Amino acid sequence: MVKQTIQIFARVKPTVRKQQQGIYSIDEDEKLTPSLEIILPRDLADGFVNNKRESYRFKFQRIFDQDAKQETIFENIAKPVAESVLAGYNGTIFAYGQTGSGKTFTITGGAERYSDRGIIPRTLSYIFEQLQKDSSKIYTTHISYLEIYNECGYDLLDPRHEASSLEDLPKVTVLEDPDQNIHLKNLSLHQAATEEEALNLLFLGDTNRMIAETPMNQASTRSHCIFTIHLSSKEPGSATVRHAKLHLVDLAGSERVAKTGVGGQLLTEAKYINLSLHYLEQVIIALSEKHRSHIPYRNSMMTSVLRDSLGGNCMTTMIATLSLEKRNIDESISTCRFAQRVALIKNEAVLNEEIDPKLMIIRLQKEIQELKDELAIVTGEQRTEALTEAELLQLEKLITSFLEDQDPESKLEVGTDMRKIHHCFHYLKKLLNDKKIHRQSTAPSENKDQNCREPLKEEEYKKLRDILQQRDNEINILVNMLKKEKKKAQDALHLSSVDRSQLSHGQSSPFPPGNPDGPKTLPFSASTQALDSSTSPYRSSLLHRKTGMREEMSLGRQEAFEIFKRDHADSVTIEDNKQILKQRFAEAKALGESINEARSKIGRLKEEITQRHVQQVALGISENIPVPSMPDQLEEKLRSQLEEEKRRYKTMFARLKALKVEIEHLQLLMDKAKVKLQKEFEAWWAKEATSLQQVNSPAVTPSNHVKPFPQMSEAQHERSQPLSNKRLRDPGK
Ligand SMILES: Nc1ncnc2c1ncn2[C@@H]1O[C@H](COP(=O)(O)OP(=O)(O)OP(=O)(O)O)[C@@H](O)[C@H]1O
Repeated sequence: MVKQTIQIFARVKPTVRKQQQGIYSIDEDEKLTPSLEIILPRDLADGFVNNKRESYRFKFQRIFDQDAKQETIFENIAKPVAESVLAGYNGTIFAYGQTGSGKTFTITGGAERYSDRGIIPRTLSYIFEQLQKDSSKIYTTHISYLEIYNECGYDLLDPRHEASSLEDLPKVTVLEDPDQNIHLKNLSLHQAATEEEALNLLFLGDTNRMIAETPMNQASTRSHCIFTIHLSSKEPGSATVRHAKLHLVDLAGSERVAKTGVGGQLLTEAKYINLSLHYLEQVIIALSEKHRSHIPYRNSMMTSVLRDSLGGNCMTTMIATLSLEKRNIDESISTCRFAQRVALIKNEAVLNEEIDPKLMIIRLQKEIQELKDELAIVTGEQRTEALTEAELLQLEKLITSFLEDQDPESKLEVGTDMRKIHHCFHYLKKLLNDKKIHRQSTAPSENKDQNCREPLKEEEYKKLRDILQQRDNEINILVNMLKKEKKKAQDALHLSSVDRSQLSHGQSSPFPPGNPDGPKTLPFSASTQALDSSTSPYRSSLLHRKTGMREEMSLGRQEAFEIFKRDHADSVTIEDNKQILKQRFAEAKALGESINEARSKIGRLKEEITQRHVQQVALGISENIPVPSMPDQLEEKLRSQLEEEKRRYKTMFARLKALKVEIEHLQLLMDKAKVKLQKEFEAWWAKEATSLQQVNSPAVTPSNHVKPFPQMSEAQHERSQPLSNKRLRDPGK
């Protein structure tokens, strides 16, 4: 609760300086309360000319002289009240003064300049600015605008009326409930979510106020206008709502009837104006007297409406508007006196909190439910009746908002009722399944696979890791095996290179350079070269093309291939053929050498025969004897040797030809065997690789898994018999 007297401020309207000279002075000593001194000119005191100078001093919270800007007025008078309203207290600012003293200018403002905006638009702007800044509460703002004329209330915000006279507007009446709360019937409340909306309402009300002019005087307002901002605030989730009202009141002119100089209808109006203000004064006098129990609020509509603002639950501020000219001295003094009485009124502002009945019902229902649930747990009794449609719907709403809540710590609170807990789980399961089905039907196949694999990932990963470990072991074992075998293979390689070098020697010697009878060509040179695949690029590439073997096989794979070859069922046949080939090569080599010798011998014999014949001819010429028609014995002998040598040569040559065919055939068989071997090796390698890649293959231990090569077959045993017992065979068959 905030106890406070009504704050009073004075504002002097700017007028021609000359008219105000010597009439008033403002004392604004910072230590003392500011005071306004109104000096009564000698010629006017009590309406009589006298020589006694009289002055009246009035204290105010603050006095704003003629040059005070609208902004200064707002900052010092309206802003603190607006802050109280934002905090949840009621507030009222009312302007009191004679006609033309600047009440409307102060409360609403002038229309000429933007800077002339008065308290209402500036307060609206400030309040909405503050509401935007504060996100801790939910605020609701409503506006009402009431005009009271001749004790009748009119709703200035009725949008259906284009009022031509005040009577066209809906009439507002005051109702009082048994708790003495005032209700204004027919006064519309308009929600304003933004400053702009609120300003539009102000504009609408002012337009209606302007159009529905009172008949007495177009230039002055003879009615009271109350612009009210209704502000409600609530913390999210709370059932407690705060209500605060801010009345911004532009009272009618306070001049006395006697001075208006009007009669008839206008006199009636003037009386009413004064009567209304008279009742206001009565209320204020009553409130300022300590022991008065009855306050005559009900005497006028205006005091009824402003009941809270005057001595009640409100922080109230009065602005006394003064037009300090000589002719207005009396009215100014009257206004100041009124203000002094108002300053005595104590108000007690309290926070207007109430529990929203709807929210309260919901809260109580929840509490009852929780208590029922707790009771069920304590007694061990669970409710068995089916949940109602409404309960199911509410649960599903709860689940939806829980799932949508971005806060990771949000809770799904359904109480302890097992029926509800079960329903929540079922509903969540259904949502999950629906989502899965939706994903499967919409996701691309690749993603689908990924999604399927997703839940298995962990388990799968572990399996793969185990298999990888096993494969590592296998590879290690294989590498060791290969290392051991490598030596053997190198030995074999060395042996075969020796054979090759022997063969390459045979290139030049075993085969004759040509038929001694024919042109001196080397008929088998190309073929003999072709016998050594290692030196023949053609054969090598041919072989690679046939086998599909890549020129550059990795070392490990080469080693594996060597072992594969060695343990293959056909390896004996290949080895046998290799040995036969070696023999044939050796035979061909020896034969070649013999053929070479025979060829040389034939050449020598031919030479000797020729020489012998030449000698015989030369001897006959020198001895003048005729050349013998028959060769002599030596020549005969030489010729016989030559023929023999030729026969031997032919035989050897024929054998060499046969050997060549045999060797070519052998090599063909070996090529075929190698192709077959290579293919089988590739197939085996691929199979091994596949088995390594198979993630779901059963765990394989090195001991039962490492059977890399086929076992030796019976045929292999048969073929591994000594070479002499064997015939050449085609391993490809
Ligand atoms: N402080 C001020 N600065 C400039 N102009 C002012 C000021 N106060 C009042 N006026 C001007 O004086 C004229 C009368 O002022 P206003 O209408 O506000 O008086 P009022 O007290 O509301 O009169 P009524 O009781 O007839 O409504 C207006 O034209 C207004 O613009």
